[in-house]
Amino acid sequence: MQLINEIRIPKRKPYSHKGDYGRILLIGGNQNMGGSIMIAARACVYSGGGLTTVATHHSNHTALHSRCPEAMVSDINDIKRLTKLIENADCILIGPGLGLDFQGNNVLTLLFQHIKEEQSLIIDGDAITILSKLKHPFPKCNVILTPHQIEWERISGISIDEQTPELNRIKANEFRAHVILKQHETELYLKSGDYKITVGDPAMASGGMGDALAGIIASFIGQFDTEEAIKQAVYIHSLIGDKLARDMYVVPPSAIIDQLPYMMKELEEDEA
Ligand SMILES: NC(=O)C1=CN([C@@H]2O[C@H](COP(=O)(O)OP(=O)(O)OC[C@H]3O[C@@H](n4cnc5c(N)ncnc54)[C@H](O)[C@@H]3O)[C@@H](O)[C@H]2O)[C@@H](O)CC1
Ligand SMILES: Nc1ncnc2c1ncn2[C@@H]1O[C@H](COP(=O)(O)OP(=O)(O)O)[C@@H](O)[C@H]1O
Ligand SMILES: [Mg+2]
Repeated sequence: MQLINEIRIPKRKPYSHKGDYGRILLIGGNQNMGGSIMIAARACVYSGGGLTTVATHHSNHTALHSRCPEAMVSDINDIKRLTKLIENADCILIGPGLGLDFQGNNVLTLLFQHIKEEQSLIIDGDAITILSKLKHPFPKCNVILTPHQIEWERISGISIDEQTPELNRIKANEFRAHVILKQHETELYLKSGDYKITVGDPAMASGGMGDALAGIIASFIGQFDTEEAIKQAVYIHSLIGDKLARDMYVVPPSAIIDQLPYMMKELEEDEA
């Protein structure tokens, strides 16, 4: 397992525009868990995503506009519009607060029918749990799975105490996906190899922390090369968590999100 113990963020080129930094679609947030997709949306915007659109239950639209006016909103049940959004996105995140009911299943199936080979798809939260039951084969695109250990147990069939690097690697290859196995010292099973981080603090163990990470990964994939993007996102998310945990007993996901632009500036490379 290679350690990731530093990352750099590329300096932006002067003659660039928001389209250069990714058209990102976030799908999730049923009527009970709208907060999760709002956390992902703020994380996406505050980590530099170019254009962020959120497909979520209509009951979340007003709250999302007030919490994250930078994100555009669509009704998760407006199939026609959602299909268009799926076709036009560079990177799609599905899962945070999606719910496990027919709505979640229908949206996941629609997404799998329309996503194209050149697009990137991050599968998180309830979308992982639904897939564990549906046993749908993954679409032929750039798939990134972001399970915590229980979600990984569900979809891989490997119980938590058996989740060794060897067995995890076999499963990641079988899925032909990048796998981010979230825990204390998160592990990354990428196409180029196996990595882990040694930053991160138990003060991060609170609901919404993974939703925030999913939003950062989506925005970074919209901006940078996939494997670098994943390493940078996982590392910066926990680096900020570590830093804030020096003064905070618990680090709310929103506190991490607010620090993203500053930490990215601190880690910015010199040359443009
Ligand atoms: N504000 C919101 O709307 C939130 C919505 N959430 C959504 O809730 C849905 C279910 O996700 P959950 O992860 O809560 O529930 P899961 O049904 O996946 O189960 C996770 C539960 O298992 C327990 N557990 C035991 N060992 C664990 C380990 N090693 N790692 C993680 N959990 C472990 C925890 O108590 C946790 O509540 C997801 O779609 C998620 O995005 C959560 O992110 C929490 C915040
Ligand atoms: N003890 C810990 N030390 C460091 N990071 C942790 C710890 N516990 C949880 N985390 C981090 O918090 C996040 C939890 O993800 P997840 O369970 O999906 O959260 P949620 O679904 O509630 O948003 C992961 O990024 C994980 O690495
Ligand atoms: Mg989660």
